[in-house]
Amino acid sequence: MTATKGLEGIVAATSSISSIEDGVLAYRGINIDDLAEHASFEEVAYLLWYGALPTQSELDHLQQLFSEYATIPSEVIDQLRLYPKDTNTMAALRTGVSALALYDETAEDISHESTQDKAIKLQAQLPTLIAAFDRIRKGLEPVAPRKGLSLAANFLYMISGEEPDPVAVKALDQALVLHADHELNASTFSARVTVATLSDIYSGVTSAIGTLKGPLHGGANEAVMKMLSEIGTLDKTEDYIQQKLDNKDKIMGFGHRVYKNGDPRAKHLQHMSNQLSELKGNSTLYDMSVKIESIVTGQKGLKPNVDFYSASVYTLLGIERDLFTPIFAISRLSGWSAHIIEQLDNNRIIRPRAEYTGLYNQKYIPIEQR
Ligand SMILES: CC(=O)SCCNC(=O)CCNC(=O)[C@H](O)C(C)(C)COP(=O)(O)OP(=O)(O)OC[C@H]1O[C@@H](n2cnc3c(N)ncnc32)[C@H](O)[C@@H]1OP(=O)(O)O
Ligand SMILES: O=C([O-])CC(=O)C(=O)O
Repeated sequence: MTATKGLEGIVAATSSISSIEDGVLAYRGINIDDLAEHASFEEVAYLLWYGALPTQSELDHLQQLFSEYATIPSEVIDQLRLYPKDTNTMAALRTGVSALALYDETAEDISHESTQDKAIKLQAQLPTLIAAFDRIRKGLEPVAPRKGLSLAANFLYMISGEEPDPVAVKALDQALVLHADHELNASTFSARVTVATLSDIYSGVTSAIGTLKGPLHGGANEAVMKMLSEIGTLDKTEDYIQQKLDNKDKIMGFGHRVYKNGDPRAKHLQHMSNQLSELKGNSTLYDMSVKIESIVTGQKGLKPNVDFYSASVYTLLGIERDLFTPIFAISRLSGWSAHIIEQLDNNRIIRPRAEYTGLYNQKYIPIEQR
């Protein structure tokens, strides 16, 4: 038995949800470029869950369910008040989602219908949970979700308490579309491993949130913004990046396990970053990002991934850095839950082997002789 480090190139599941072939990403066979241009996040969630784009009445029904389900139990809000105000937002989200299960009497039901219903419920509740924690940690009261708003609009409304700017809503909605699913990425794999023991969707999503949190995966968008803030100005960019490269440090937001010729989502985020910079009349972050890309791609051949330009996009939308990865989670929940349903519908426990590299034939030594 020989292990493949990081499971590179190992095909570990069959799935009909999203594909990455020849550098092209498609959800249910529809190219991401098409979806990014035309679809709303609600349409994409429907597509991932049910396998086809919704008709207008199916979309209206889903939006109605999102509105109905968006409130979170008061017991969970009370718990959020007890979390340390400076705790990591992904840690708060991980605990909060786990807590939601305690107040859902259907939590243990892993049937297809109930899991699908809980996927919709969780999708509606996640923005409310994150926005509520964000406000509580700032000493503000949570803002209740408003019926009739899209998921992106509602999230922006609940964090600020103000009418969201249509430009910001459109940009966030497009970012949600772009992050919704990505084949067998680490967090989705984690969700599938968890439910493959016949555990429930809350457990699967809690595992996935813990996996997305790390800076080699979803946490990279926050790490990119930390780097941009550390650099500060365009004139300091080259020296900073060169020093990192000379030290053999990783440049966050670059490289990808699957895409070696570039992540097809990055160009959309770059375009958004450029447009928002022009709109705000401040192109510092965008110019720094373009400079970093030219150095890193020029010297290492590494291309930006989905996390690189999303950092400047979210900042230009006025969103704080430590909400970037939770926003990724809001979007990816649609993919996680589609994969959880697919796994449970055709389940076998996921249990690979390990190549043993330890000692053999060791004897037990009594404690007094060690
Ligand atoms: C939503 C997402 O999860 S997208 C990914 C987000 N993560 C990041 O942006 C973090 C930075 N990037 C990385 O750490 C990696 O590129 C990963 C985790 C995305 C992929 O990891 P792997 O598939 O194991 O990397 P891979 O084997 O292709 O790396 C090849 C070489 O490029 C180097 N490399 C890869 N990414 C980077 C980077 N961002 N900066 C500098 N060097 C890098 C590796 O160190 C390795 O060098 P070596 O051959 O001298 O050891
Ligand atoms: O697929 C991966 O390894 C990481 C990624 O880009 C994603 O999850 O969107």
